[in-house]
Amino acid sequence: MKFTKMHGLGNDYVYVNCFEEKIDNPQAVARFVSDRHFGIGSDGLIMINPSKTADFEMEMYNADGSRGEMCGNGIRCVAKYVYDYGLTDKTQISVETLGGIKYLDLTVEDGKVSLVKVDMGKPELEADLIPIISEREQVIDEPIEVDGKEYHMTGVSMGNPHAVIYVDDVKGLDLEKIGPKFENHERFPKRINTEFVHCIDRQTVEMRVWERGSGETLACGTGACAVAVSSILNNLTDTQVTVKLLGGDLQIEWDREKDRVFMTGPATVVFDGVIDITEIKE
Ligand SMILES: N[C@H](CCC[C@H](N)C(=O)O)C(=O)O
Repeated sequence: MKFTKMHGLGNDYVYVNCFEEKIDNPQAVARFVSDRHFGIGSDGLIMINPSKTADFEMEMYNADGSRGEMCGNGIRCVAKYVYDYGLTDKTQISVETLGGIKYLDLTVEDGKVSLVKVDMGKPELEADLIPIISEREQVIDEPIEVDGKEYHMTGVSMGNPHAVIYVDDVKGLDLEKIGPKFENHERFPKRINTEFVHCIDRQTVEMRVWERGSGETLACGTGACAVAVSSILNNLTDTQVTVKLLGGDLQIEWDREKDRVFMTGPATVVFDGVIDITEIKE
């Protein structure tokens, strides 16, 4: 199977052009290619498929083989792939995802995509739709206990579920310890992506993320959007936010009038390769 290794700010996936390749067991293939010792090494697998309702379809799997509804860093890389590898010559494209159809603007320099602006759509705040089990309709600054410690979370869905937690010291967090406790907490029926955030000023935040199905990643596009929406809702930032992640910065804007979130950031090709997946069982 031919693949292309790409990343968005270090959030790396194995991309497969399924106009040419066929994957019958994507969950097992995702687990295999994601293994950083016995496979290629990635945060998951992203398949680029034909679509009946958009220019392309993005089908995304986490490193544990679970399917994610949406992937912000991933969809920017899909845009770069389809333009740089000649599947389209358009600089405005649409991509079907389980989180709805997304619309992207591609910036091209010397014939290659260097930056992508994504209309990430409407953030969902209703607890039932994120989903988060709560007594309230929306989860804003709501207590949650993990490991005997009380945190305050704000729930946002960007097609996939997020819990945003504000802390004073992001760098010092033992994410390996508390990340899985949030991910698998009983209040999250579909598990959750958890972002830990420190606000630097009204235009800038720094964050780390423990992703559902992949663990800590260097960046999370949907997570950065959830953080910006949460920070605006909690009156901690203005509506345009620079989100500083371990892998770099994303520019996020929540247009409150349109109620749509816009994410702008880079996409990078690392290498092309071929791997035998015929022996993968499951
Ligand atoms: N890294 C992705 C998010 C993956 C989300 C996935 N972990 C899930 O929702 O299961 C991003 O850039 O938005």
